[in-house]
Amino acid sequence: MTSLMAGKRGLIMGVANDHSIAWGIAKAVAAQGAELAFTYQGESFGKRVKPLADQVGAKHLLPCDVEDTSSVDAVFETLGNDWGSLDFVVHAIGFSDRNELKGLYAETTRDNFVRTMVISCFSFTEVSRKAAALMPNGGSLITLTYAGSTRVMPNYNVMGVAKAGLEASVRYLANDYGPRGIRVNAISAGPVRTLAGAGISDARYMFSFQQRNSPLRRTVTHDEVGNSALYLLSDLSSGVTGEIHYVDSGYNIISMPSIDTLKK
Ligand SMILES: NC(=O)c1ccc[n+]([C@@H]2O[C@H](COP(=O)([O-])OP(=O)(O)OC[C@H]3O[C@@H](n4cnc5c(N)ncnc54)[C@H](O)[C@@H]3O)[C@@H](O)[C@H]2O)c1
Ligand SMILES: Cc1c(CN(C)C(=O)CCc2cnc3c(c2)CCC(=O)N3)oc2ccccc12
Repeated sequence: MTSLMAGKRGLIMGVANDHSIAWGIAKAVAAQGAELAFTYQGESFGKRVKPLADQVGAKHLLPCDVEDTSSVDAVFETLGNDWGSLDFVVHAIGFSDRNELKGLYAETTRDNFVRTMVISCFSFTEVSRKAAALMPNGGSLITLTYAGSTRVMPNYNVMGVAKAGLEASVRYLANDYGPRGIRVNAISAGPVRTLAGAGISDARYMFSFQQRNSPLRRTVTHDEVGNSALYLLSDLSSGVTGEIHYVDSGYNIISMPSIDTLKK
């Protein structure tokens, strides 16, 4: 087995269960020798994440709700005290009120707008700042975004605005931390059947549309996202920063679905 991640220590934020995109990433980097720490959002998730963390020999399993800055501080304090430094962080966190992930974007409430931006956008900036302080020898930070940031995906609504901000954050953070050898990138994943991915209206229609109209004529798996994350988290991408890397069966290049799919 090649060990692309031998000797590297990283934090994985956003594993809820074994369908999570973050879990696909954790499996990929653990298989290449990475030493992992996990955060989970609350005790209800903790019970599900524990067996997964054990499966990849995670050294730390820490609670973290990014709406609570002190819980984010506590995570990096623990890792700073115990590990001293970090080589990578995966931020796979996003949330909005599901009642606002349907209907008109224009009817988004101020409260949910702010909350969605804090959890789905600002939290990556805050985590990056705290991680950078533990990366004296450089490192790699990645977050997860979606094409709804730049092209309208019906019902994605305020999450699209948050992802647009997240993608701009990736560029500004890449500029801030590049001189210190810290790279910042995002993976823009196609739809994946996760807790967040499935818990929305018309999810099955959206999946079937992607399967019929993406160049690869299928949706992607969290393992495929994991493999691409391995590239961005390893030294193979040492010359890459500020990038949005699409892992979406190529759907983002399509303007009009091919005729043959329209005839079905
Ligand atoms: N599933 C998809 O189709 C898809 C596609 C592209 C991008 N994404 C993005 O991938 C990331 C991971 O989502 P997923 O699809 O794996 O679903 P998921 O539900 O498995 O993961 C979402 C995670 O966000 C965490 N989270 C939500 N609010 C939080 C908070 N306040 N504090 C800490 N953690 C919090 C949840 O605990 C969960 O672990 C999200 O950013 C999502 O927007 C998902
Ligand atoms: C794809 C796709 C997704 C998956 N994706 C890219 C995401 O980023 C997940 C976004 C999301 C954020 N918050 C919540 C939920 C999903 C459902 C459960 C909940 O309570 N809150 O979500 C959509 C919402 C509408 C339309 C398409 C999609």
